[in-house]
Amino acid sequence: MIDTDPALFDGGRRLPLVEDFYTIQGEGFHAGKPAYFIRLGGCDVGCRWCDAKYTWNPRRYPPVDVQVVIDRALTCPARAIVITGGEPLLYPLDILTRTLHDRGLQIFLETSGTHPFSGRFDWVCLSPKRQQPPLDEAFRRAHELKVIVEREDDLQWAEQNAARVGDDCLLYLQPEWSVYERMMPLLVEYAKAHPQWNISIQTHKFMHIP
Ligand SMILES: C[S@@+](CC[C@H](N)C(=O)[O-])C[C@H]1O[C@@H](n2cnc3c(N)ncnc32)[C@H](O)[C@@H]1O
Ligand SMILES: Nc1nc2[nH]cc(C(=O)O)c2c(=O)[nH]1
Ligand code: SF4
Ligand SMILES: [Mg+2]
Repeated sequence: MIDTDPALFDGGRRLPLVEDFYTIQGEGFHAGKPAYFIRLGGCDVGCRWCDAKYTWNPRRYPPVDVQVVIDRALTCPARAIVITGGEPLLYPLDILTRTLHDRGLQIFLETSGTHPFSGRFDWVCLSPKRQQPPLDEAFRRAHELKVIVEREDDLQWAEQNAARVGDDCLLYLQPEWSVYERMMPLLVEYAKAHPQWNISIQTHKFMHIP
């Protein structure tokens, strides 16, 4: 269990920041868009292939004043902010997201959907995980469903999740990075046969950017 003691985060006035950086959104619908990333520490979902394992232990990332993070983001020319982690919904995100939104920025969320929502988002990317499936609320809130495919039977898992999102939610299959070469032909054939699905690849890894 992750310690999300409200006193520690003072209603979102402090957050366990791992890193913040300006890059290009590599994945999903907004791929290719310059965006300022805010990555929060702490996740208990435990994906074997997680490419952000260094974020899992929130004790490594003592809470920082949210205003410091906001001020840094506002010095950047980006028009979009991606809030990711770790699992960002572990924390109260109202102050962070509303302040940045009120300054005219688009706020995007990357989440496993395993915790209740807080905050105000212009775009929600839900990436469901078998071992800890999303809450109902996350399916309702998702603009984009991005299922990571590591093996062929993840396609069935993808369909189970697609059956739970709203009609307007975009559907993406994203190959797990270490099996990219092996999974890609299968994903391409699947999307061609089931054109409600789109392909997302982690383009930032090919661009060698964060
Ligand atoms: C590191 S997670 C952080 C946000 C949240 N915990 C989640 O899983 O959505 C960001 C995105 O990277 C994806 N991801 C993580 N490791 C990956 C890998 N090895 N290959 C492909 N996608 C990966 C996740 O599924 C998620 O969509
Ligand atoms: N460039 C870039 N795009 C991303 N899209 C989602 C990411 C994430 O880790 O949440 C990510 C990331 O880590 N880097
Ligand atoms: S839910 Fe996200 S951050 Fe957590 S282990 Fe899985 S991919 Fe990593
Ligand atoms: Mg990433």
